[in-house]
Amino acid sequence: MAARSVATLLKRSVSAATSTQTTRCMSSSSTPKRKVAVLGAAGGIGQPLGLLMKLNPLVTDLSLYDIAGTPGVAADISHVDTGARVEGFAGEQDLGEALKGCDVVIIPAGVPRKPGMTRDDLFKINAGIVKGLCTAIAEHCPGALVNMISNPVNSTVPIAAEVFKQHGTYDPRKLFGVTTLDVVRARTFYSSLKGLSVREVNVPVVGGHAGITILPLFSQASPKVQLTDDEIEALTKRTQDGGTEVVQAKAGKGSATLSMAYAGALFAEACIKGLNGEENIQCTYVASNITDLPFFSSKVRLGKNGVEEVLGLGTLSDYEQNGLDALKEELRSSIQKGIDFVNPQHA
Ligand SMILES: NC(=O)c1ccc[n+]([C@@H]2O[C@H](COP(=O)([O-])OP(=O)(O)OC[C@H]3O[C@@H](n4cnc5c(N)ncnc54)[C@H](O)[C@@H]3O)[C@@H](O)[C@H]2O)c1
Ligand SMILES: O=C(O)C[C@H](O)C(=O)O
Repeated sequence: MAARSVATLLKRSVSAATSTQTTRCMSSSSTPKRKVAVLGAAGGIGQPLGLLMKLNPLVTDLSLYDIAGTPGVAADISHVDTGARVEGFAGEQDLGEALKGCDVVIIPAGVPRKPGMTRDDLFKINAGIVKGLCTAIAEHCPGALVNMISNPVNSTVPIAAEVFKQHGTYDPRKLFGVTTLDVVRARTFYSSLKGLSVREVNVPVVGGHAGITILPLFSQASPKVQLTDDEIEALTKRTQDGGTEVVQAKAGKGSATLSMAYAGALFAEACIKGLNGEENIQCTYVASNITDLPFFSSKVRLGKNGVEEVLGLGTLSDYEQNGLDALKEELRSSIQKGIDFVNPQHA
């Protein structure tokens, strides 16, 4: 899953940063043109994510959009000597221009948590932000792959789907909730507990992206190492509470930004690789029928059309099956909350 991409991203980023010539050659001859937009580009996630996208030689055009602050961020990132052409857009009147021709749109726009808040507490503000941005995507780049980072992801993805349905542009293969940070955390915690090389480690994480809806499947981790029940419990809990761990450590100054930018860059790269014909498998929150929930995160095969196949859950341990049973009610209600937000007449 993510293991090889991690090493590849870092290696490629370094070589891209030190060899403009090589990057330009790759962009113009061997790789297709790929335009990526970051919406919320001046924020805590948006800035490092914009930088990582600028370092990625698969990106030929980078569009940085925020309601404020983007000119400075765009000017700054544009001086990095890699191939991607950078444009900054600030203010709602520029949004259409920012989105035109995009292959991938990454959305980290919205408010982050403070200590004591749940992700669902962000719904009030972020639901409206996501609805507005997705309306613009439907109008200006309806064929783009949308990578939703804004929380609560369990609800913002259904919001996006409903907006696209209203505009007649909904293609479930092209809408993704980004849950890569959960996988990154599970890999980190598992490898460090067991003294494994993190580059060799993979752990699928399924369900959703909030509290108990985050369900890491350590029974399917590779390489397989014996875990006691207590270790499984501790690893699961730490993965589920990883976001809260960062929120508390930042003590009122927001939530995960740097690790999220890294995870977001990995997932965007996986999407672009898929579009370019390099199929790969990632865990992500998508329209799904592998459970009785309409959206669910699981392993997904990415390809030229976005989602090529939603893969099944495989064999679960009793502990994981209990976790799956326990998460469904919360996830179902978060999904419905998103649907009702766009269709209040049906609520
Ligand atoms: N999916 C995940 O795993 C994950 C991980 C970390 C954070 N998040 C979420 O990502 C979001 C952003 O977090 P952050 O730390 O970057 O917050 P931030 O406050 O630092 O940045 C958010 C940015 O969004 C911009 N913004 C607000 N409304 C906008 C609009 N209508 N159009 C464009 N831009 C707009 C703001 O101006 C700001 O620059 C939060 O909702 C957070 O909970 C998700
Ligand atoms: O925890 C948060 O509020 C941000 C994000 O969803 C995370 O998992 O770090």
